[in-house]
Amino acid sequence: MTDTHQRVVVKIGTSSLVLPNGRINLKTIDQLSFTLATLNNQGYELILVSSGAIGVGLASLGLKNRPAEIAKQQALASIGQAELMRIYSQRFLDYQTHVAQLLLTRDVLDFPVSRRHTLNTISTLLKQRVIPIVNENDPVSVDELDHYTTFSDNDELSAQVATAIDADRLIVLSDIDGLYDKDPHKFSNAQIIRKVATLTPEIKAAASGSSTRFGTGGMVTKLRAAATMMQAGKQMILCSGKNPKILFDIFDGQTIGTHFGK
Ligand SMILES: Nc1ncnc2c1ncn2[C@@H]1O[C@H](COP(=O)(O)OP(=O)(O)O)[C@@H](O)[C@H]1O
Ligand SMILES: N[C@@H](CCC(=O)OP(=O)(O)O)C(=O)O
Repeated sequence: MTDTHQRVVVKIGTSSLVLPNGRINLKTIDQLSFTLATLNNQGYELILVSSGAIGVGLASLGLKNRPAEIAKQQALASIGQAELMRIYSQRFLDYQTHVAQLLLTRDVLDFPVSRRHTLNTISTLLKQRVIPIVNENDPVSVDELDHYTTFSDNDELSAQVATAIDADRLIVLSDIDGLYDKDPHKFSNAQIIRKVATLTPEIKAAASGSSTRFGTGGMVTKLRAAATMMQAGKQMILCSGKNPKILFDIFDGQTIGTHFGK
C-alpha cells in the first residue's frame, strides 16, 4: 500500500446512484461495490455513507418526482432503503464481501451512550472486515421543538461519522468532479479548484445549491462537511462518482478532484 490513510469514509450522493431518467444506476453501484471490496481486501477500513433511499424508492414505485409531503418522502425512504441494501448486499457478495446497515439519526451521535454503542458497532464490524453502509434513518427523522433528529443531509452525516470514528479522510463522490469557482452547470467558463487549505469567504461564495433533479444540498453542504473535517485536522476529497474505480487512483496517491485540508 502506498497510501498512509487507513480508515476512510466514502460518501456517495443520490445523483450518482440514480440515472437522469430516474432508474437505478446499476453500473455505478457495481463499480463502487467492486472497488470497495477490493480495497477492503487490501486492508483498508472502509465505511460507506450512501444516499439514495428516496431516489431508489421513487424508482421502485415508478414515480418521476419526489412528493412534497414529508410522510410520503419518509415512506419512500423506507421502501427504497430496503431495496438499496438488497442491491448492495448482492453486489458486494459477488466480490466476497459482507456489508452491514446502520441507519442513524442526529441524536444517536449526540447522546454519549448511544454514540458509544454506535461507534463500538462500527469498530466491531471493521475488525470483522465487514463494510458498514450508513444512511440517515429517514423514516423516523423529525425536527420539532427541541427534538432534533435529522442531519441537514448526508454530506454532514458523513463528516460527523468520519470525525466520530477518527477516519483519516472523507471522500465525497458527487455528480461533479470537484469544487469550481462557480456552479459549472450554470456557467460554462467555471474553473476547477484543486486545493483548498482554508475556507475563505471567496470559496464559500463560489458554492451554491444543487441544480440537479435528485441532488439535495449542492456545494453548500459539501463545504460544511469540509469545514467539519478540516476543524478536526482531517482531509476531505470531493470528486466524481461517475466511475467509483477512481478511488483506486486516489488510494494510489494521485491528486484527483478537490482536496480540502492537509
Ligand atoms: N462552486 C460549485 N462547484 C461545483 N458544483 C457546484 C458549485 N456550486 C453549486 N454546485 C452544484 O452542486 C452540485 C453537486 O451537489 P448535489 O447535486 O447535491 O450532488 P450529490 O447528489 O452528489 O450530493 C453540482 O452538480 C453543481 O450543480
Ligand atoms: N437520506 C436521503 C439522502 C439525503 C441526501 O443528503 O442526499 P444527497 O444530497 O443525494 O447526498 C436518502 O437516502 O434518500
